[in-house]
Parts: sequence; C-alpha cells; structure tokens
Amino acid sequence: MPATAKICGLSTAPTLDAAIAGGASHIGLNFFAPSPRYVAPDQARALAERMPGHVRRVGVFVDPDDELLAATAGTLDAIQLHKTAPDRIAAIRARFGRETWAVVAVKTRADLDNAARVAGAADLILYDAKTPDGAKLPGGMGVRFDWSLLDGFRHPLRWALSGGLDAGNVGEAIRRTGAPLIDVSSGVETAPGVKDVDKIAAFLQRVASL
Ligand SMILES: O=C(O)c1ccccc1N[C@@H]1O[C@H](COP(=O)(O)O)[C@@H](O)[C@H]1O
Repeated sequence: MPATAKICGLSTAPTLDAAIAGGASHIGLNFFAPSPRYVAPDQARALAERMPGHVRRVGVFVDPDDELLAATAGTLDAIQLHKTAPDRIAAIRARFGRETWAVVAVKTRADLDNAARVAGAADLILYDAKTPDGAKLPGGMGVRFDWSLLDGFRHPLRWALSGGLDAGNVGEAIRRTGAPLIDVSSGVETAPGVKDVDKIAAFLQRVASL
C-alpha cells in the first residue's frame, strides 16, 4: 500500500490548493497561537470550505482547552494533540467525536513507551521528533529523530511519521520505517510559516513515486 501524505500548517488558499492538487490525503490547520503557522478559527473555516471531502482536515493543538476545540471542531475531521495527557486525549475524543491523533515525541527508544500509554485514548499515533528543551514549539521545527528506533517496534495503533521530513529524505523515511502516512510542515517552506507551492508539489510527487 503506498504511503499517503499530510501537508501541515497551511494558511493560504494557493498553498492549500497546491496540496490538494498534488494529492495530499490530509491537510493540517494549526491552532497553536505561538506558531508561525497559526490560523484563527474563521480563517480555518474559509480554507476548509475550499476543500473536497476526500481530503481530511486535521487541527493541530497543544494541550487545548474545550473552548478552542468547540470553536474549531466543526471545521475538522481529526484532532492532533501535542503535549496532552492520555486521560485528556480520551476526554477530547469522547466529547468532540473526531478522529483523535496522539503525538508521541521521540528522541530515545524509551520515548516509545508513551505509545502504549496513549493507545487506549486515541485513534492514531503520530511519531514526531522531540524539539530541543526550551524550544518555543513542540513541533514544526524541522527536527527529525533516529528512524531506526522504530525498527521492530510493535505499533499499538494506526500510526504516522513526522519530524524533519522533506522531498529529499521522505523516500528513505518511508523505506526505513514503512510509515503508511507521513506528515510534513517546515520541509515544504521557504521560511517558518511560509509554505511554497513548488516544494509542496515536489514532496507529493516524491511520495507518489515510491
Ligand atoms: O508547525 C508548528 O508550528 C507546530 C506547532 C505546534 C505543534 C506542532 C507543530 N507542527 C507539527 O510538527 C510536525 C513536524 O513538523 P516539521 O515537518 O518537522 O516541520 C508536523 O506534524 C506538524 O503538525
């Protein structure tokens, strides 16, 4: 089964259209205010209206409160949760009725123990690289982790891979890990938060060619 791709952190119509035209299976809308990719709920709604139904809309959140989720869930097919405790992930899934993605931040093999902790709470695990201590963002910094950590790992749920991917390394990432779904943000940008239609096209072409 070929891998599918999520283009994350889209905030403009032309880049959203490029992701759709290139065959992205998912797009990400970022609701973490400190992020350079942040979109306000109204902006996200307008972008979502441009999208065909087969492309899934994923909201990116960092330990969100119910108020933010209530303002955005109507626009979304899935909720991606960074730095959120397992019991809170389960509560969000029950309350908002959306496919729920738990992010497991990885630097060492021990970090993979968190996959079992979120397995009963979420629908999908997104393995992402841990960003440096004190970093402003828990993702979206182009950091990758050592993919060999996933060698032989028994994934307790459906899963996806992110962290430092780009058109140049995504082939190796998929070959090495067998990821069924891959997720990119800064690897298709010219500067933090500035998506590039040509980089989006190249990334999606590379994934489709595998
Ligand atoms: O992109 C952000 O600004 C961001 C902010 C807060 C949480 C997650 C964020 N991005 C996610 O990080 C991964 C990896 O990004 P990258 O490809 O390494 O730049 C991606 O899944 C985004 O959803």
